[in-house]
Amino acid sequence: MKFENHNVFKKAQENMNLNEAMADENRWLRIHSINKKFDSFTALNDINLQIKKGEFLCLLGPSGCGKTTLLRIIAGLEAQDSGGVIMSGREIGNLPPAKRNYGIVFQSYALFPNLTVSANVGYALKSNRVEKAKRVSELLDMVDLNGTEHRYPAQLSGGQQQRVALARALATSPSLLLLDEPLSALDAKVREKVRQELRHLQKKLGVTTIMVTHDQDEAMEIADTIAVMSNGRVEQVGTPEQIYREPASRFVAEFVGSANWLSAQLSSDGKISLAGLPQKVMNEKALSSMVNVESTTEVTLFCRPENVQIEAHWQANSQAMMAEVERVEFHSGQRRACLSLCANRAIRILADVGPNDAGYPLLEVGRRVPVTLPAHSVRVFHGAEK
Ligand SMILES: Nc1ncnc2c1ncn2[C@@H]1O[C@H](COP(=O)(O)OP(=O)(O)OP(=O)(O)O)[C@@H](O)[C@H]1O
Repeated sequence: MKFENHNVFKKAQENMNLNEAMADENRWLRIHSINKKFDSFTALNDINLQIKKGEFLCLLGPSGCGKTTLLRIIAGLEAQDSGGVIMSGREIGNLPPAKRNYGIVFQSYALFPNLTVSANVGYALKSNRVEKAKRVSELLDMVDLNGTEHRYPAQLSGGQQQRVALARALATSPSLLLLDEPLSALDAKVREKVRQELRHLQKKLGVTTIMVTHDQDEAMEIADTIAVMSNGRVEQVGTPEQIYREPASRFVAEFVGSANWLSAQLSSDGKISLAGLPQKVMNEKALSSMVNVESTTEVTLFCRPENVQIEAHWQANSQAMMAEVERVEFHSGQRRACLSLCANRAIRILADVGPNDAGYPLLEVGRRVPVTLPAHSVRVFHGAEK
């Protein structure tokens, strides 16, 4: 009996250790309650984030929202007023930069112009000459820059210089890679290529990465997780798909992708109508806090153009609304139609329709078509459309 108890205890302990280890992996880097003011201006307001080991996190937001300040605080290049940074269970928020074990890449590359590519990449390596040369060659191989060892930064293209900066940041095999708008100085084509290479390399090395960007497409393509920031706060943390499909606030919905914003009414009994036509929404729970039992409330419906459905046929018992096609444009293999609701011509809806969708052949200017806003893709926000 005693022996059995011992085994049960041991098993429970093992499970507990496993759970703890998993919890630790899930919050390998913890940013807790970071606040930062520049004089009386609040640049960061109570920032809390958890980053998994090996995760690629993008800090996304408009200019001035505090992304770079947060990255610099994590790097120890700026001091927070309060709060801290815990890496793998250890508080590093007050350590000098050199003790924090990260590599960093800046927008401006920040290469030493008077040093060769090799010397730039090997700059932080403390090993002997032979080992250093071996490691530099390995790193240049990794970023596909073999053969450029003896060149100077000015003799390289922007994309190549940024790859040198990346190799230099990874030279000491840091646990954390910090990237401050590393691609924004590159032209569109090179940028896309380097973006894919960066993503590939990050996954291959499994290095936990935080990248600052104001480019939503870039964040969507490259990140495992996006933290959307606005005015020194984190508005939402989620996968690219969550951020896109289930924006937590109007700010997030507007910042990421294009959308329809439609003025609608919420009646005192909790029903939504658009131009008098009943609608269903995905975030129904939010309705209870918006209902005014004494009168109708103005609300705004949000729906992405690719979720708007053009039906092939009108069905009397459906939720479809009749709309007239006002304009059709051809866009990345799809048709983008601007539709005006027959029940209220001032309400216009954008619909992106692919060639395999039933409504595709119906999209001719002047034609009337049945349109549905599927409940699973419509979110309601408080207040009238601006
Ligand atoms: N050293 C400083 N002294 C005073 N104000 C600062 C300082 N550094 C940043 N700020 C201010 O803090 C705010 C946040 O700046 P930050 O550089 O973090 O924004 P950002 O989101 O990275 O913007 P961008 O994308 O334009 O770089 C800005 O309003 C900026 O002017």
